[in-house]
Amino acid sequence: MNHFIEVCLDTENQVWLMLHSGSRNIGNMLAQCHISTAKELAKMAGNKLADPDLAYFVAGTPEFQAYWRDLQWAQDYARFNRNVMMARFKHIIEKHLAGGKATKPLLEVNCHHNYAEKEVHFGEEVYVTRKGAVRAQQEDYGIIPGSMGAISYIVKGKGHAHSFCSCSHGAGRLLSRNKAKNVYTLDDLIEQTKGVECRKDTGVLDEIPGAYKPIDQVMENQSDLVEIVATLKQVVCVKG
Ligand SMILES: Nc1nc2c(ncn2[C@@H]2O[C@H](COP(=O)(O)O)[C@@H](O)[C@H]2O)c(=O)[nH]1
Ligand SMILES: [Mn+2]
Repeated sequence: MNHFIEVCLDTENQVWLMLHSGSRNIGNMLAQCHISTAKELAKMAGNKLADPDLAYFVAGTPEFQAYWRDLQWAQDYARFNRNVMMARFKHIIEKHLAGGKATKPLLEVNCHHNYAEKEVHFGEEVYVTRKGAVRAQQEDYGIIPGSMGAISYIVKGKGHAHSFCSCSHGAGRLLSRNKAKNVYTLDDLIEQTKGVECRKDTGVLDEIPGAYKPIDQVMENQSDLVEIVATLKQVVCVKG
């Protein structure tokens, strides 16, 4: 899991506080419990699945309802966590950069990623799972981070029907964690994070910017899904 907080500047030198975090594994643990139940159910029903990992629940059954309830709980927990972390982060920034005075954000964006939601698409109520994606309905604000050395974007959704009103939740990996550690050196990490106050040791070599796809290309490829509202560059990045 990759969690981070950043102090960023936009192209007008306005300060943005960004954080990326989810349910901190509890959502995953709950999912594993429900996946085991789905596998057992498939076995008991004698369902021949192409792969055991394709085990599923049928909407409306008690098992589905229990899964859905836990999923919603994990999402609420993740949002609450982000709110708490952001409040503390803001307080620290106010203390050190604003002479202790409370500041008022011009824009607040808090979006889920890796989650599921019940929505209407093409006239039908459906369950949409966004894995590595965020919602980009018209007027939805979203955050698309690049890497610990690249630009990140604040976006507004265009409500593109054929993407089920979604966009990417980041640049995405170009290299696996292991590959990145084999390909790059500590000197590369220092070079690629020049100007960013962040960890510069082999413990974060798998997070080197070169391990991620070029964010500008990713944004160009999804220009029909979102419009760019702000372009951010981090000055501080703390990995959790
Ligand atoms: N601004 C930063 N962006 C980062 C950092 N580490 C990763 N990323 C980008 O975020 C997405 C989402 O991360 P994930 O771990 O949930 O997949 C990822 O695809 C990268 O593009 C960072 O330290 N700062
Ligand atoms: Mn994530």
